[in-house]
Amino acid sequence: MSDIILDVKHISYRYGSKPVLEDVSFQLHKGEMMGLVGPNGSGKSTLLKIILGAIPMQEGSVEWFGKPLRKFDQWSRIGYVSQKANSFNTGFPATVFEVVMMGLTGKMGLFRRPGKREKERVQEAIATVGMGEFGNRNIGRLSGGQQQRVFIARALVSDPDVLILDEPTVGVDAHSEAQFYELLRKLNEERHISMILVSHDMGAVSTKMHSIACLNHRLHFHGGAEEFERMRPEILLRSYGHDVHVLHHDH
Ligand SMILES: Nc1ncnc2c1ncn2[C@@H]1O[C@H](COP(=O)(O)OP(=O)(O)OP(=O)(O)O)[C@@H](O)[C@H]1O
Repeated sequence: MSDIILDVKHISYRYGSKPVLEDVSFQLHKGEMMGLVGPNGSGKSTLLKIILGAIPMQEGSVEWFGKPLRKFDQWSRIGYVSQKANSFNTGFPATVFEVVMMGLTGKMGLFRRPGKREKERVQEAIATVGMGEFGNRNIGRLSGGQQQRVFIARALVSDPDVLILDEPTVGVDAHSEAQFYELLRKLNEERHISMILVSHDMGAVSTKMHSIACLNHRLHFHGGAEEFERMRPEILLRSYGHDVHVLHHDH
């Protein structure tokens, strides 16, 4: 059996007459943690929307687990975590348990009441992200980093093979960010969950992810994280047009 989870081929996309993606191709393999980096407006969100089927494809093809997108229906195999840190205010009327339970509604149907097994799965997902004591806490009363872990739990509850994380550490403090990457590493090592993580933070992704895709309308680099780190000045020059982000540390 092939170990290709996601196969993206020759995707081009334009909003009206404005080209946003040009001939983007890459594959995600089982167990791979891929960082998707690129400047503002480079097309990262558009690419995610296409591969998640949220906007119709114009050119190219996407296959999930060997199935073309239009025939693919096993969406519970894919967990999506959007950029939501600090998005709930203190008055938001849902507990951690209820928010994580929402991750099962796709599987259960909206109106069925959760049974014992489903409740156990929710508890287990909450425990996996280290939030076991907070099940009854109002989500709005948690820190940004804690909320982010709850969103991971919501994505994990349907037992996905792959997680797609859109700028997950925006607005969380350095300590929570370190804990967050540690959680991703654990999920990858212990459950073999593959990941695509969209981030502006090249330093973090190049040390935490296995591979890097560098997008600026086109894919300017896709390869191993070590190679990315070695070639970073050259890749940035190629993809950003100038190397403003390059810092040299001699120590
Ligand atoms: N619905 C839309 N209609 C028209 N143009 C759009 C639409 N959505 C995005 N764009 C434009 O397409 C380009 C790519 O946007 P996209 O959100 O995919 O980039 P991004 O890399 O995710 O950016 P950021 O890092 O700022 O979130 C931008 O110039 C954006 O203004």
